[in-house]
Amino acid sequence: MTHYDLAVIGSGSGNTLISPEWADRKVVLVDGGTFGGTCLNVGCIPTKMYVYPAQLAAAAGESSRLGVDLTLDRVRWSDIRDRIFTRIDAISSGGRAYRADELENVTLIEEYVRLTGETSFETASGDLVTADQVVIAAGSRAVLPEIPGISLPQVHTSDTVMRLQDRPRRLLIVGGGYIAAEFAHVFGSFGTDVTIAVRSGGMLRQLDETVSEAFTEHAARQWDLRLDTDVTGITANDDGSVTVRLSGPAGAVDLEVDAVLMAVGRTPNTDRLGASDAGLDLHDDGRLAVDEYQRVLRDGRPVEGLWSLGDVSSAHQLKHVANHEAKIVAHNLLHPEALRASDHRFVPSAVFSHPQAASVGMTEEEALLHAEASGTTIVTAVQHYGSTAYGWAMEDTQGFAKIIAERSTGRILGAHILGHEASMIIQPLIQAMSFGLDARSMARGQYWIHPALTEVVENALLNLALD
Ligand SMILES: Cc1cc2nc3c(=O)[nH]c(=O)nc-3n(C[C@H](O)[C@H](O)[C@H](O)COP(=O)(O)OP(=O)(O)OC[C@H]3O[C@@H](n4cnc5c(N)ncnc54)[C@H](O)[C@@H]3O)c2cc1C
Ligand SMILES: NC(=O)c1ccc[n+]([C@@H]2O[C@H](COP(=O)([O-])OP(=O)(O)OC[C@H]3O[C@@H](n4cnc5c(N)ncnc54)[C@H](O)[C@@H]3O)[C@@H](O)[C@H]2O)c1
Repeated sequence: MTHYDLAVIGSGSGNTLISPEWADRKVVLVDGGTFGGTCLNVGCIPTKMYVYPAQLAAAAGESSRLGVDLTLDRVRWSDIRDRIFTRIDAISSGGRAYRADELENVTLIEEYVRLTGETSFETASGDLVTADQVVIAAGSRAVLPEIPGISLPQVHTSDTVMRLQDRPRRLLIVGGGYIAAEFAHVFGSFGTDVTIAVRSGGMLRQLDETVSEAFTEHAARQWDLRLDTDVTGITANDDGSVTVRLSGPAGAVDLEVDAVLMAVGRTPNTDRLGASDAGLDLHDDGRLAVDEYQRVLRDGRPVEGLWSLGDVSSAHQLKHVANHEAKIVAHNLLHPEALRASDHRFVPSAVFSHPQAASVGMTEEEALLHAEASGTTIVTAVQHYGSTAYGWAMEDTQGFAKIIAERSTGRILGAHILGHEASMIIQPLIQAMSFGLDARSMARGQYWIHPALTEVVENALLNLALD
């Protein structure tokens, strides 16, 4: 048995906790997977490194209506893949070497572990570790539904699809969320025939309904979108392809593809950690229950010396949320007398698809419930990119910004943008909501650069029918 001052389980966002303040204490960092976790190795970073070249490839199909005839000669999949992972793998191995070899006070255990108590765990090879303080930052993993054929090598998750030897000619994506939308854009723009099977009646259904409906329409124009459709089985064919049995509005249909990407959500890694056996409180979706200081709960009360952050305990499976929670835990570990609370009031997110979707705050549906509960009235404005000068320049026909505010105070409750660079255009609204700037002050109290695309936000704010 070895005892440490601090043990961190998970080298994703957990890795950032080992700051110089711990230099004179014994620390252990544990990770059974690839050093650096999801975002770096198989998540945000490589996906966006694919999305950018996908945007370039897509431009060829879109520019002729502006009078610029581009042709796409070729997409060199293996060159793109190798460029991305040469860069990423070096960052992962450099980070690993720093923790494993360069810091005398830090031990790196490269094994999966299971909790044996509140602040103790056992490694896969049987070593027992105890610590004064333990941080669980064990993330989440892709869900694989129990379907016949799910273990075939042609069936992928986001963990493996980016490293394929060759770009598939035909790809079925199962799911209608973030990962489905982003990979449909990547593979579709590169020339793959993309089919998407969505169990429900639309894509990105967790977003505001106006955005979800518009995105679903754009998706149906770009890809072979099958709504209200389940996958019931996958069988291998002699030529290396697979036949997928789909069950949808037209009954059972067989689809032949070269690869399948399962994108049906991610589950927190609490089961593999044995969190329930250790008596820790879990939400219905399997994530650890924590209080506002990121302390793990047992029977509703914080466990002394046990903390958690990121996907394993967060309602938001987003890297910027994991990073925020890591900063809170980093402070609280060192300042038990002055704990800081995490702030989940205005968590934004963006889907880097085609078009992009970005969102912060309440959907219209949530705002209506809020209005009913608080006795207030809400107002909504939808401003199309095509109504601004920059939108004319782009000949844009799809983009819009939707803003929801409280009528009497102008308090911005939610903002939802679909279209070119939505992930950037939304940032001033995130800032306004975070710092309590009301819609009227935000619209009138500053210059808006003309004719930048941000005028779509300015005009949406001005069009809110406030008191
Ligand atoms: C394809 C994809 C694209 C994404 N794109 C974005 C994006 O654009 N923007 C965004 O904000 N978010 C994005 N995300 C989500 C983001 O990647 C995650 O929210 C974030 O990485 C979670 O960080 P974490 O530190 O909680 O967990 P992780 O980074 O997953 O780290 C957890 C680590 O714990 C290790 N581990 C797990 N169990 C054990 C155990 N029992 N013992 C030892 N080690 C263990 C794992 O091996 C892993 O390395 C994306 C996710 C995916 C899959
Ligand atoms: N840009 C980003 O920030 C980004 C990008 C990718 C992933 N992520 C994070 O990763 C998480 C996981 O992404 P995701 O796309 O896998 O999940 P998701 O929750 O966004 O979407 C899952 C989809 O699968 C469907 N589904 C669920 N179970 C199913 C089943 N058994 N059969 C068929 N369909 C089923 C759901 O209805 C939904 O359409 C996201 O929630 C997000 O937090 C973020």
